[in-house]
Amino acid sequence: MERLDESKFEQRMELWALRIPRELASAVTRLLRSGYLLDKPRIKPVVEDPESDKNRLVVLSERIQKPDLSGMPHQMHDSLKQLCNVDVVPYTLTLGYSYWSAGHVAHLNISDDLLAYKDVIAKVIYDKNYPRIQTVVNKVGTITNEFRVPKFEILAGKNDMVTEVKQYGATFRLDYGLVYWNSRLEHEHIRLVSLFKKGDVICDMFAGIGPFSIPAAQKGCVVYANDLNPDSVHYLRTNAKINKVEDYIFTYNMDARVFMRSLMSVPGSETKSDSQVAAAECYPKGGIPANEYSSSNGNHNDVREDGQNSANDSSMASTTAKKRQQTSKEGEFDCQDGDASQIKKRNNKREAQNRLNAKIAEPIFHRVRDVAPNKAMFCLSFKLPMECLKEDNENHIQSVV
Ligand SMILES: C[S@@+](CC[C@H](N)C(=O)[O-])C[C@H]1O[C@@H](n2cnc3c(N)ncnc32)[C@H](O)[C@@H]1O
Repeated sequence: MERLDESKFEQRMELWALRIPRELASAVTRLLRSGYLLDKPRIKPVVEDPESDKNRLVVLSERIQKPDLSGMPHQMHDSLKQLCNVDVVPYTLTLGYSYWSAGHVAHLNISDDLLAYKDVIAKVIYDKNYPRIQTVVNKVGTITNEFRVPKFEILAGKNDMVTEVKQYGATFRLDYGLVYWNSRLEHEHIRLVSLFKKGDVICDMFAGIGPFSIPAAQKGCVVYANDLNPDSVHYLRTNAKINKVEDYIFTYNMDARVFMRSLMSVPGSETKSDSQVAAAECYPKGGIPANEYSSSNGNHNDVREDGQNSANDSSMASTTAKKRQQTSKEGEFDCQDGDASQIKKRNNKREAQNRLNAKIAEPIFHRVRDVAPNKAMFCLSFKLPMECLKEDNENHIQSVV
């Protein structure tokens, strides 16, 4: 029988910590509490200093990326300097096998040879981890829907998949059975958000429940966040409220192509402080395509390509699914070895160039993670070339986004 390699679940986080006299620990944590202190379930942000028991290490949140604390508001930095001598040291946090779960839900992918024991496995996990784990689910089949939501069977505990998780100092509420969520993308969420600066305008076409958009808004970016899944958009809005960043996020429930076309047709559109502002108010007259609708739940900024008011409409889903089959699947590509990976990179860059009908300069290719033994997830970053914004290229842009 194959043995479980627990090290495969490990995730190392390279963080920064403040080395402070131990008697100042409460004052410093109070000061940093508004999002700059490490905030992870079951992980203490104040730890012993291996070098001296007179000191403590106060671990900072992932949003502090540099030892000069440049990601921290000036006022907070000044108050810190008044409290103590600011000594910033690197701190590695390893989250191991036992750490991973989404809130109270333990998500299993039981392989075929163990399916006969699934109820026993689930019961042991449930009994040993209750009350932290209250629902044990198993993924059934492969994901075929475009919302990227797996089907689950509940093996133990209550039939409740609504839960809360923490990432990047933000809280995310979600229904595991209705929306896409992958705790193991945390590193990628953090990596990308760390590249954003306050005041940047971020356009998140496939936002899900907001793991990029919410932290970006917390950083002071203005975010246009869209997803085709109405349940994801519901939780995106809920999470904007929970994290008090509604004023920085405009949410949309559209096909990404329509979303991009709408945004790009209104280059000077002004941001409003209310993310629930009607689309008609957000866009100057004539700027929004004729497909705008006002949904029954009052979320007027939901716009659909076909003018219907349900994003679950099957005709819409199948059209998009067909289009998507022509391109890569959510950035996941089969990859056998290093050479194959290089070829895939080149091919995918070429594919993006063909579809944009413009040359991509300075692409950055980055391997996000291995999704399965022969499947890796990549991220290709590039600046949108000016040529692709020209009118005769409009059709190409539509098919890329
Ligand atoms: C792999 S998930 C990523 C979500 C999020 N960025 C995250 O990291 O959790 C892809 C998301 O794209 C959405 N999606 C799929 N097709 C779409 C389309 N045509 N337009 C807009 N969103 C779409 C899905 O509903 C899903 O939430």
